[in-house]
Amino acid sequence: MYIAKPQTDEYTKCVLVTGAVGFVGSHIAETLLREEHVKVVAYDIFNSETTVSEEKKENAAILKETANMYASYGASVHIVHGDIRDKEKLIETIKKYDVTACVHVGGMVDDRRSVTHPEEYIDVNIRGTATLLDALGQCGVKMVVQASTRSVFGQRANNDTYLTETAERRPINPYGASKVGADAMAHCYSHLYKMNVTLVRIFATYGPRGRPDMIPRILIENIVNDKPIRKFGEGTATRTWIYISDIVSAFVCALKNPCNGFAEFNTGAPNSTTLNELIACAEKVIGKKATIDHCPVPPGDAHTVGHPCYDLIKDTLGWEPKVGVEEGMRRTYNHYIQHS
Ligand SMILES: O=C(O)[C@H]1O[C@H](OP(=O)(O)OP(=O)(O)OC[C@H]2O[C@@H](n3ccc(=O)[nH]c3=O)[C@H](O)[C@@H]2O)[C@H](O)[C@@H](O)[C@H]1O
Repeated sequence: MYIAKPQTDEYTKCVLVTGAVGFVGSHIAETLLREEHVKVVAYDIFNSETTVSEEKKENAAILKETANMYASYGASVHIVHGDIRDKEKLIETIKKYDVTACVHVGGMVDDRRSVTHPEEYIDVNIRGTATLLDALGQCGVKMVVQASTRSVFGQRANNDTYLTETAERRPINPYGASKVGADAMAHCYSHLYKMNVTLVRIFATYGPRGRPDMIPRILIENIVNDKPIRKFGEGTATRTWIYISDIVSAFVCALKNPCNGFAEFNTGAPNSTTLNELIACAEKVIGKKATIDHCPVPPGDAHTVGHPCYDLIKDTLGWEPKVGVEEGMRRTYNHYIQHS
């Protein structure tokens, strides 16, 4: 059961962020520097298959600039090139910087790609997570917030289903299955080392610096540049898109409110959006029609995914999403225009 301890900065003196130059990780690290003024150790492998390595370098530069801007308040960043499967490097890093907490968002992503590369997902997401948590535990770190995903639930026949934290896990691709394993490791190591480990489960997030394989970014870049959109299926697949700043606030809130032992929270938007609705939304925000290339649905792609029930995080930490899809797509488009 979740019992929040009082808000504390005891654990947030030095936060190790895994995947810190990826999409979600870079936003969390940037917010920790800008708003919490802490020391961030940005740990990342830098050469993931599912993002552009140039963009990772740019994200690292953003973290350095932000740390410089808030240095007088105590913010600092140390960029470390490292793999979460490398226990020696992890232990060396944790000791060197005197890490007090970890936000673990690093790992392999992309549901569809995982179907053709299952071994990478199992190795990084399950073995890597176990290696990281074991290293943290051995070094006496007591506070971890770890990313989970709606992909652990797979899909549901009825889109009206509300998925609570205890909903049945029915992954439909190796990515989702590997994250069920990573979630289980979180519980296991919270028990073994008496660490406070909170899972924050993300239901499809998007925003500036978003991943190139995900549809919100594809829509914006391809419509602007007159490139066709590969639309999988009829466009009736649903997602509850949640804007990145809402996800970041869930992670920061969980970090500042340590659980006693293990906790997990579903986070997400209240309304689901079909692929056709998201395409229409992008067209409205950009003011231009998309060119559609109709494609079959790839294996492992979820259709109706239900809704997250986020009552638990709302009731215990007071977290709620604030940014609707149209506003979020507008902000993402504006950022793209300003930076391209
Ligand atoms: O929440 C997560 O944990 C996961 O979110 C994301 O998965 P999904 O929710 O499936 O988002 P996304 O890929 O944008 O596809 C959305 C819709 O667009 C359709 N889609 C997608 C791409 C494309 O080129 N064409 C297309 O029609 C597609 O058919 C689908 O209907 C991450 O990929 C995953 O790594 C993980 O982070």
